[in-house]
Amino acid sequence: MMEFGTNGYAAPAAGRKGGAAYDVPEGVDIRGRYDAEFAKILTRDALQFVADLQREFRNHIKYAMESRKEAKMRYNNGGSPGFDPATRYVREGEWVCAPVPPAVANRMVEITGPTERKMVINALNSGAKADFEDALSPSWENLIRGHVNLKEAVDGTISFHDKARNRVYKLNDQTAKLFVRPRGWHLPEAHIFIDGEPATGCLVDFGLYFYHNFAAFRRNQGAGSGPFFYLPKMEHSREAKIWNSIFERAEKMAGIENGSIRATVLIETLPAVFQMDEILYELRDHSVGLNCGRWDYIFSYVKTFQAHPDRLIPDRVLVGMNQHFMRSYSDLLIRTCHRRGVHAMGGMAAQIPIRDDPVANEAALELVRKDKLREVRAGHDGTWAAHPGLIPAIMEVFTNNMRNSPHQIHSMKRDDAANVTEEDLLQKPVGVRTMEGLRLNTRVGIQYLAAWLTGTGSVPLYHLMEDAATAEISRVQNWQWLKYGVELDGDGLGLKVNLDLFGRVVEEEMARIQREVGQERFKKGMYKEACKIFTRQCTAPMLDDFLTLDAYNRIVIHHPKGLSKL
Ligand SMILES: CC(=O)SCCNC(=O)CCNC(=O)[C@H](O)C(C)(C)COP(=O)(O)OP(=O)(O)OC[C@H]1O[C@@H](n2cnc3c(N)ncnc32)[C@H](O)[C@@H]1OP(=O)(O)O
Ligand SMILES: O=CC(=O)O
Ligand SMILES: [Mg+2]
Repeated sequence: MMEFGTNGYAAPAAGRKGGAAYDVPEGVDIRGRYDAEFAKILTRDALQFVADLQREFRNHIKYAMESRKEAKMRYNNGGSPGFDPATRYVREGEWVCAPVPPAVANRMVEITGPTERKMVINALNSGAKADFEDALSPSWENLIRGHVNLKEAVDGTISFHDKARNRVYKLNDQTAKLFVRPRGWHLPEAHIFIDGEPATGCLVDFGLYFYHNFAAFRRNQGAGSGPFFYLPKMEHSREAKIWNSIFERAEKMAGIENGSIRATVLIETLPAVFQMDEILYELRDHSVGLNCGRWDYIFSYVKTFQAHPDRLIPDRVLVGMNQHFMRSYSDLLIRTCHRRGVHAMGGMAAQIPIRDDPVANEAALELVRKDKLREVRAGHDGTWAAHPGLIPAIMEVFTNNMRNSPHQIHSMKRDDAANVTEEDLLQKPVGVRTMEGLRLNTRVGIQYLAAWLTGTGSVPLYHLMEDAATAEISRVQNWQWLKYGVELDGDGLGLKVNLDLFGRVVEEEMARIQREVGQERFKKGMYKEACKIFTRQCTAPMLDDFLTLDAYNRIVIHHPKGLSKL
């Protein structure tokens, strides 16, 4: 494993010493392990397409990332995000997005999952979306194997033999429509260098998937349209404009008509909630809606207000859809989408089935049903499930409440939500803070990171789905509580969070993790490494932008090993 900082990537190698190598176009250097299977994805032409995207859009992306930094400085100097007066004409104008393609008119339940082989098959057999983002630890092996899996999935040939259970997995005759979620703009792909710089992660994800699958997708999956995407973590409509230009560029390369590619944007940062019309407007020929990425949204609330001690949040478990700022966000999202003629998708319920305890399982299912009932009654057109075991219950709630219609775009206009104000969207969440909240954040954050470092990006912990977004909440909440020395006012102990207390909590929670996972797994796992990264981030004087940026450096492996010394 080679370690380097985000600004300290080693210079690209001029060549490879012996062994097989990828056939790369001018200016492209592959530093990930060679594999004959991977070479079918990393073809010269596909890499040329990725390099073309990188060259055409890198300056736009750099500008957008600089603009994020400027906005962060404004918020850190006491400012807050809000509606932009300069784009009032977009918000007030009467325009609609291109009509929703019939292939994705009905999206009542979508399952999300990493691009791991068996899960891709299981997901496609039950309602699917494939994730290169927060459900996946973006190691070279996971990413490129994910592309191999998706290509076979779109071709319809994917299979998997589980030898231990002697079970063969294949696609059903009828499968779900596949949406692919590339990584966010901020993440590099450090195994592919273009013109001496690591490639932008999402351009690699999008470019390789699009190049290899657009034709088969339109034949097998999209009924003549597509491919379909989810776009994560945007903060401003200028970022949506870049995606729109990328889509146009890809359509031109493929010789398919403008508006073939369709994407749903996750509204999951606080600044983006003030840009929903503007984002849809930029993508109006390529949009199929917005989605409430509520876990990242909570993370973003803390991050945006990191310098505002008057906006500290309560225990993570208390920040749900009953909080005024969360309800306002969901209501405004529905109103905006329906006014513009596209889907308003609900969020992920974190509960998963509890196999060994029927009572607890029923209680978890009931929480999911309640959440989904709230969503469908509010006007959402569909929602996310984290696990196939939840789909029947969610489907039942949606079908029973959608009046035999595939969506509610025309029937639930939610004009009442036109009155949602900046104040509604920013209102501080209410509730108490407890020692158990601090402990749980720590226990979950460390275990999630340990899994991520060993190649797994979504895990079941304490009967909940945890992925990068939920782990981020744990991290930034600990950071916020430490930074401002908050009082834990919810358990009668009256303790103040400080370095001493946090140090003790980390020690005790590590001991608990060790007991829970067992000595052997603890030794083999990367718990100590995870603890180091998590603790550093929680106690850093300045909040790191992303947990996974720091951790990414630990999973980059360049080949041949020792290349960095060349
Ligand atoms: C905030 C956000 O970004 S949300 C979106 C990102 N997060 C996700 O996508 C999480 C997706 N979910 C998962 O990864 C998993 O469900 C977990 C990690 C939460 C739970 O995993 P496990 O405990 O291993 O699940 P469990 O053992 O109950 O799985 C039972 C079966 O369902 C399958 N399965 C579980 N979740 C999924 C899924 N999301 N997609 C496809 N198949 C799945 C398993 O492969 C397994 O199949 P098998 O019976 O053929 O072996
Ligand atoms: O991506 C989904 C979220 O909730 O975050
Ligand atoms: Mg998210």
